[in-house]
This record gives sequence, structure tokens and C-alpha cells, in this order.
Amino acid sequence: MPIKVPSELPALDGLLNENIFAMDNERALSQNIRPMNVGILNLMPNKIETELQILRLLSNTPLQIDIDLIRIDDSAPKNTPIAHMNAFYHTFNDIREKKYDGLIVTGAPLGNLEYEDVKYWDKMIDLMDWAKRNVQSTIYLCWAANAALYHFFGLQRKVRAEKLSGVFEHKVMDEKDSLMRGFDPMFWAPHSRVGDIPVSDYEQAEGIKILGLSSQAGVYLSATHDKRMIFITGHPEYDSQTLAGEYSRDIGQGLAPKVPVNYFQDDNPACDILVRWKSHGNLLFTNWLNYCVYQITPFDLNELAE
Ligand SMILES: CC(C)(COP(=O)(O)OP(=O)(O)OC[C@H]1O[C@@H](n2cnc3c(N)ncnc32)[C@H](O)[C@@H]1OP(=O)(O)O)[C@@H](O)C(=O)NCCC(=O)NCCSC(=O)CCC(=O)O
Ligand SMILES: N[C@@H](CCO)C(=O)O
Repeated sequence: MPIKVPSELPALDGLLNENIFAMDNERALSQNIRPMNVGILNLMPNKIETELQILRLLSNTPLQIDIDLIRIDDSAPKNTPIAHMNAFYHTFNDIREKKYDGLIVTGAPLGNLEYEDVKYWDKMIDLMDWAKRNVQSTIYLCWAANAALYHFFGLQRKVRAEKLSGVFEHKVMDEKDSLMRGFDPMFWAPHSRVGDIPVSDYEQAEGIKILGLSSQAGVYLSATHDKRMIFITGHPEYDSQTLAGEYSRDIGQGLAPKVPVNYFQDDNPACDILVRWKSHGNLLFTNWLNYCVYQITPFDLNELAE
């Protein structure tokens, strides 16, 4: 939450100079506060597990957040009971007349497919264009990040020869950016993808700022300058065991996956898991909620800038 200090307090200039959000009494008294409306479009096969992972990260602030779980259409998923979907999810068509303070679009295991071969690609385009007009800030995760960067900026994803799976160290590229508030200069985050956009393509794209970069995994975190779109190519929401589960699944499918990098102690699947990404994963979502959603969104969402 922003700290409220007297306008005359000398520290206020210091905080504002560091782009740390503070407010004086006048602003504080004029603030209207309401629950945030956040949608989660869940494209993951393990939907129920993903719900918990993302809700955990959204619950870590004093803000009241009204959540809508969203499905791209009303087709029956292969890996989640339809009863669960009917009980807890809205279809995109159900909610397209609404506006949201925040939206999270999850990853999907579709990196081996051409976008046009994804059965709901047309609906994804429709949803991304809708979000640009009707959501204050959208986080696109993993496959969705590559899809949005392709749709809005024409960045072509390349399919890696081998799946990038593991936990990688990243450098903060702008320590004064609000999304990076409180981050260590270097931080860890999981990746699990075959799709890859070269760093040079991000650098040449107009309107995208790289915020988290790994020498091994490439760009992890980038955003539009207005923070209306946040692109996270990794999985800060992953539980300790998620990469291990995917590794076992892919072995079971005969895909002969490599051992996730920097994940098991000594890179030995028989050893303990080195969990060192959760603090920054929580911080990233808390910063997003605070600085990209709560501090920016209009009290009346109908006044949202399109
Ligand atoms: C081609 C598929 C989608 C194979 O899918 P299968 O149906 O055989 O497996 P599954 O686990 O049952 O399906 C996983 C989910 O993908 C959905 N799915 C399958 N084919 C789809 C299509 N054409 N369009 C849209 N969704 C599709 C299924 O409905 C299911 O989601 P519902 O349960 O909701 O119905 C991909 O999972 C794959 O190549 N798997 C091999 C292992 C792997 O490489 N996986 C991930 C790579 S990493 C990755 O792709 C991350 C993103 C990225 O790299 O950009
Ligand atoms: N990488 C995940 C899918 C979402 O990124 C998987 O292997 O299932």
C-alpha cells in the first residue's frame, strides 16, 4: 500500500525521486478505494493447480480482489472435469461486456504448434484486442506472452531444439522501474517452454522495455511503457514440484527430456529441489497489483483509457 506522509516531509522528495510511491495528505484524503476486479484466463491443462498458484500470488497484498476465472470457450477440457469448469468459470463471451482492473492470461503447452493451429487462436486474438481496451493491465505468461508479443508487435517465436526447463538467474535491467521495486539485482525464476523470442528482436521492437534478462534463458520479463501489458516468459507462479511433475510427465510420454537446470540439488532428480524463486515471484505480482493496477486504474472503470 502507498505510504501516506505529510507533504512537507523531506523524505517524500527522496521517495518520489526513487520512484517509490508515496502520497501526501491531500491525495490520501481524495482517494476512493474499491475492490479490484481481476480476471484469470486459464489455458493450462492442470487448471486447478494453476488456480491455486496464481490466487496465492494475488492474495499477498492488503487489497480486496474480486476474481473471475475465465475459460476461452465452453469446450470441455481434456484434463479438467467439465463440472469444475461449469461451476467456477465464465466463458470469455460471458464477460466481454465487463471491464477489469487486471487480467492474467496463463501459459499453455502449445509451444510446438503454429499459432494458427491452436484451436482457439481466433478467440485469443479477440480476447487480446478486447483486453487492450477493457483492462488496465494484463499479465501474459509463457505461451501467452509469446502469443501477445506476436499479435501486437509481430515478434516471431522460434521453437528451441530442446525444451528450456529449469530455474535461471536473471538481471534486473532497471532497478527504478516500479515492477522491479524491492528486487535484488539478480534473481531466480523458473522457465518451461520450447518457444523463444531472441533478445535482439525485443531490443528492436518499438514500445517494449526489457526488465528481467538471463544470459541462459533470454528475456524473462518485459512490458509496454504504460504497463498496460506485462510479458512474463517464465513461471513465477510455479510450485516447488511443478517442474519435477512436467519432467516425469515428459519421460512418461517418451520425450526423453533433459533434467531441469539448476532445479535439483547437484542436478540430480533423486536429490532435493532448490526452491529459490518464490520470493521474487510474490514480489513481482505484488508490484504489478500495486503499481500497474491499483495506483493507476480509474475509480470508475468505464473511464478506462482505451
Ligand atoms: C501438442 C500438445 C498440445 C499435445 O497435447 P495433448 O493433447 O497430446 O496432450 P494434453 O496434455 O492432453 O494437452 C495439453 C493441453 O493442450 C490442449 N491442446 C492440444 N492440442 C491443442 C490445440 N491444437 N489447440 C489448443 N489446445 C490444444 C489440450 O486440450 C490440453 O488442454 P486442456 O486440458 O485445457 O484441454 C502439447 O502438449 C505437446 O506438444 N506436448 C508434448 C510435451 C511438451 O512439449 N509440452 C509442453 C512444451 S512447453 C510449452 O509448450 C510452453 C509454451 C511455449 O513453449 O511457448
Ligand atoms: N511448460 C508447461 C506448459 C506451460 O508453459 C508444460 O510443459 O506443460
